[in-house]
Amino acid sequence: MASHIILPPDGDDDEQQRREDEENDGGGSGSGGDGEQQQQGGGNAKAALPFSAMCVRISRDSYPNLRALRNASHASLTDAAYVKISEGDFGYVLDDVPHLADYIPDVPTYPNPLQDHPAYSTVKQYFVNEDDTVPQKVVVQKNSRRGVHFRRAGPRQRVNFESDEVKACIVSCGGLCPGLNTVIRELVCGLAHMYNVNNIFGIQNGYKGFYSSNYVAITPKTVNDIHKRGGTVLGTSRGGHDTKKIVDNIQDRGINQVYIIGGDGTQKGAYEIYKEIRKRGLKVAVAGVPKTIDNDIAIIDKSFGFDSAVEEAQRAINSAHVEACSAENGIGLVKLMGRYSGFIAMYATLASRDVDCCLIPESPFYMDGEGGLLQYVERRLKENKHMVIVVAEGAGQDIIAKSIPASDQLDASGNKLLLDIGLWLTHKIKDHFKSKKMEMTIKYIDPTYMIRAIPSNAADNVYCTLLAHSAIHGAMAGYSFTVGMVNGRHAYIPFYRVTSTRNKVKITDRMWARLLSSTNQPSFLSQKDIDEAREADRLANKPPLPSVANHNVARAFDQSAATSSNGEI
Ligand SMILES: Nc1ncnc2c1ncn2[C@@H]1O[C@H](COP(=O)(O)OP(=O)(O)O)[C@@H](O)[C@H]1O
Ligand SMILES: O=P(O)(O)OC[C@H]1O[C@](O)(COP(=O)(O)O)[C@@H](O)[C@@H]1O
Ligand SMILES: [Mg+2]
Repeated sequence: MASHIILPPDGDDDEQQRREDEENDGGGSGSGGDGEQQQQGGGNAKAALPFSAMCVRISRDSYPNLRALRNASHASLTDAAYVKISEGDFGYVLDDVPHLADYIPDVPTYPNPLQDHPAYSTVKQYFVNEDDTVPQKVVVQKNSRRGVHFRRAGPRQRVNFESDEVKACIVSCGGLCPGLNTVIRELVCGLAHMYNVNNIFGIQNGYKGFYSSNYVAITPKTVNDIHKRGGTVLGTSRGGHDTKKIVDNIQDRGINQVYIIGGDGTQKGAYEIYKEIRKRGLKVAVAGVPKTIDNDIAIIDKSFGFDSAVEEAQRAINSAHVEACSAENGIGLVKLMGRYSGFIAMYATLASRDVDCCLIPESPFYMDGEGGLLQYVERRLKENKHMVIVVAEGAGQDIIAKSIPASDQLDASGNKLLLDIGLWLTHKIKDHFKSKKMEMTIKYIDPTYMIRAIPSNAADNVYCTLLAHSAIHGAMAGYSFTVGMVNGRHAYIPFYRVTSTRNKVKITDRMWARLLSSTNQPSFLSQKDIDEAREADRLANKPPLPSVANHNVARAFDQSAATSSNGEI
């Protein structure tokens, strides 16, 4: 994807500096405590200013670099005037999200109705400082540069929508995940109770519902107890993303806030919708709430529902353990979700302590010969008389493909359909012991849909609530983004950052080492595998930056790319 850096047009240097000076005089920056209330310089006051003023403050020192960046990226203006990167002091880089004022020059601003809200108005420092940002990397050294930052989520002093002007819609797409209903509930209740918005519609059955079903009016009353149920009351689906038809419907129905709950595919779709909305110059904010049971969305710490799913997976692992322990040479094999990322399997294994071997897509393994899986299973049974194996659904696809011709079938969203690794392993292990004439029994448990069809647990419910609220605050303030927790703080992340890479378990990091040491399984890795994994980690974390000669910005991204994967401790 080509990218463009939004910068002040040529000749605006003096104007930029004048605004910087004004902001500094007004005390609009430099406070930054949690929940800091900022009386001056709210972002939406800026929204009424010309396009150039929407850029964050840029120090004089770094400005020449930004000019170079602009010139370098002019060649690729077509696909996005959507990437907004700006620099500050000491290697600070803001990877900002787009705002309505980027393409609607005179978009009006209004005082945030929360300031008159009986619950919130008493909260000291409720509004976030417009300059607050969240660092992508929190582990630093004495001489580190400040690195890449994202705009902090939260309520702004001024908003870009009046309450009775808002017509919001909510859609959920992709596979199920615990907490979907909680997010829907809190979006509806948050809009109604915090911002007095009463025009809220549900889109049924995913993206295709924008153009193939009626929109359903939803109110706090109709969603009151949905958080106690699994699934999504709106329905969901794969496929059916027709950008033009979707935006035609948004436009025709006068929708101006679109809340999109879904995984990596869904966020790609949200980005396409945003780009089309912007091309048409519509006053519509697009807020993505990342949903992924696989925890495969980049940048964010953890997806909602993940903890609930890991907790539920314990029940399957416990059953596998009971079955294994109760038989002579018993093996319990549990398959868990994880198409490309083995987080559920890894965390469920670490939590359980009963698992002897965990197989994930990121870590190659082999069956036969010295150091292979079958040899390990044999040894473990001889030592312990029972064994529990957890396998992520995406693991070992390359080895199955060698014995079963891969079908290359895709689901409606274009995701590759996987071969059943659990069933395949069951047969392989059985055959192996049969050939060795060794008595054993294997019980294969596939709780795939059971771990994602449950309601979210208490911690996930709170997380879902905060995500929904952050999404609402951002949309009301005119931003378009994917919301997420980054190093424990809520942030607005550009769509391009969450869709350009996938979060994966880093087998070269400490968490995977902890797992190996807890299960005592062999790593199955050759030096070549390790080298390839290191290189893949390096490349996967590199965002598709504009091919620019801006050394400072490139260094900041490189430095953040060296950050550990999400949830890494
Ligand atoms: N590259 C893409 N561009 C636009 N829409 C997409 C893209 N990939 C997936 N989608 C749409 O997003 C929705 C959900 O995608 P899917 O991959 O099934 O689930 P998830 O969002 O959970 O990853 C589907 O409606 C699909 O058509
Ligand atoms: O049978 P379905 O509905 O396609 O779901 C299976 C897939 O859903 C997932 O749980 C999550 O996928 P998404 O996050 O892309 O929806 C995968 O782990 C799994 O392969
Ligand atoms: Mg997905």
